[in-house]
Amino acid sequence: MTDPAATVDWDALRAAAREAMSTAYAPYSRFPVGAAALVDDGRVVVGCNVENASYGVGLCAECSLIGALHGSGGGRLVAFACVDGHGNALMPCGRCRQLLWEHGGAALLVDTVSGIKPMTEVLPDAFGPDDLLERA
Ligand SMILES: O=c1ccn([C@H]2C[C@H](O)[C@@H](CO)O2)c(=O)[nH]1
Ligand SMILES: [Zn+2]
Repeated sequence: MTDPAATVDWDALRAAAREAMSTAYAPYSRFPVGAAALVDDGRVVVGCNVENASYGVGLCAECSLIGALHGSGGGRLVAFACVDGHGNALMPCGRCRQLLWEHGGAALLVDTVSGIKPMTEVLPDAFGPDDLLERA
């Protein structure tokens, strides 16, 4: 069987994340972040962190990426990459792992600091949409 990670152009995804990082608004942390994801219809959506003078309401790059996903037609995330200001892979924070789970689920592949991993390893035993279904 073909390895799903092998069909993804990870270099292109990382490049899109780096470009998105250059649009970050991070005057408070001075820690720009860019994110990019491949959608199941082949398009690529991106996001950057957008901070706020009220520090706690700043948005992670993943948040604006999810907004871009839905603003451009929705779909399921297939592959995800996130980079810091040096262009190096960055792990999504806990809240963003939950966001990614919602829109990509178990099969979403993530470019982590220790290789490409499925979301089941990035967010083990996740709570998700299925947990809201009625149980017998
Ligand atoms: O996965 C992450 C982790 C951090 N940040 C942002 C939030 C904040 O603006 C800055 C420093 O935490 O980095 C992201 O955008 N995504
Ligand atoms: Zn986050």
